[in-house]
Amino acid sequence: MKQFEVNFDGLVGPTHNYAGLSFGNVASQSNANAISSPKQAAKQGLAKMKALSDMGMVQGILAPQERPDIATLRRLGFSGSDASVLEQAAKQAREVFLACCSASSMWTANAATVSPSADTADGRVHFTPANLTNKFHRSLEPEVTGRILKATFANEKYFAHHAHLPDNEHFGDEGAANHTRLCSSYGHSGVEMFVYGRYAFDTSKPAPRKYPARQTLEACQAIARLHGLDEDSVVYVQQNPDVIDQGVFHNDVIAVGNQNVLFFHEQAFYNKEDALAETRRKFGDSPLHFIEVSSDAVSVQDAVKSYLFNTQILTLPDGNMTIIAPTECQENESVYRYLNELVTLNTPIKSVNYFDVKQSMRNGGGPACLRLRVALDQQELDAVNPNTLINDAQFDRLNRWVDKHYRDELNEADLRDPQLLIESRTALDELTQLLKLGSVYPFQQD
Ligand SMILES: NCCC[C@H](NC(=O)CCC(=O)O)C(=O)O
Repeated sequence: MKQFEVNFDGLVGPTHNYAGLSFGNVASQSNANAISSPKQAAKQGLAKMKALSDMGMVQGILAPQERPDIATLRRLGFSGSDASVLEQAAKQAREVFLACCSASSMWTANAATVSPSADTADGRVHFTPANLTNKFHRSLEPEVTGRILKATFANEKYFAHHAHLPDNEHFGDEGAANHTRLCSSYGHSGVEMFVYGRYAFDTSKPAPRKYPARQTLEACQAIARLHGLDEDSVVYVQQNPDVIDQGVFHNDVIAVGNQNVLFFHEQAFYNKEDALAETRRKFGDSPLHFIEVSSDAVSVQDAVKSYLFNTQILTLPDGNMTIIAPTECQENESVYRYLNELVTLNTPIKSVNYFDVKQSMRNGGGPACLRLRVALDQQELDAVNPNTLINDAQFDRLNRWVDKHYRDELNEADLRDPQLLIESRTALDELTQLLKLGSVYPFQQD
């Protein structure tokens, strides 16, 4: 049976803005209060999706969330009309208000962890939404993310949906941004690599000192249990605490894998030799390529600036791999030099394609952050809600939808505008019809 790896990209929501909400994420912090363009952001994302679909990839889309999040603001004690909830929150609790306006669900690498059917005990594709407990604005996402995933992957025969892990830092979980699956082909059982930043219950273990480690080992273990993974096919690897302190807030800022390729920076992992040896042993006899980038070739700082590792590695229909990189990688001298050399080496990666996703990059989200990978066989693909898959017609409809509803510019004052809330809800209501998702948003359930 044919096998696919489908990328489900997050559609950027109408309130995309720069609020400096992510301590430890250098781009988010340094662009706080910059003026954003939701329209441009959504279009940059759609253009990447269309380009991948034109390369012969199956490309999906995940709907954004309802923001401003009035339901959360009410839960926190703001009351009256929706407009008055917004106004009071903006006046009395600016940080809370900004967190409730974030379009951060666009980074669907953090939507969930996904285990393909070839790896799971019951032969279904398993999804666990990430609880994202480390950042308040992101912790608002998992419930609606779960609903959107259920509406996208609706058939219980093929898809199993779990609740997100307990909402507590002990089980801090950031989803696929800290999870890579290595395999010889998408349909064969693979090795699932879980990367954690710290231990929840043992404070004697190494941990970063400056910036938070968002993911715990205990969260990774819980996901592996929920998904029914075989321990012989799972590796738990600790992220190097020193690189977290240099701005590597997720593993996908310093490592990325696809099929039998793991592409990573020399300093990515703590106890690297053991981790790689265990991965090789569990992977078995077929060829496995470790492409390790030395600090001499590319510094951690340049990796963080350019997002060299927040790239997508795709297997094209002709069997060759290509890298989908942000244009920041072209603009960084050492990274550009490295990528030009990489395609001449004897690895499966033969080309690089650059994309302008600057609106997302300014908040610390590169091409890899913008997508959730779901490996599917033909029957499973046929069971996916077809309206969430990109083809020329759906691409045109979504572009027109963005043109109709999105603003060209947003600043903090605009977020207080009750009209933006109305625009956002009107847009999302129409989107749920375009994608045939049903009523997934709180405002649709009142
Ligand atoms: N995988 C990429 C995630 C980027 C995301 N940025 C943000 O939420 C920034 C939002 C702001 O600062 O407005 C984060 O840090 O989780």
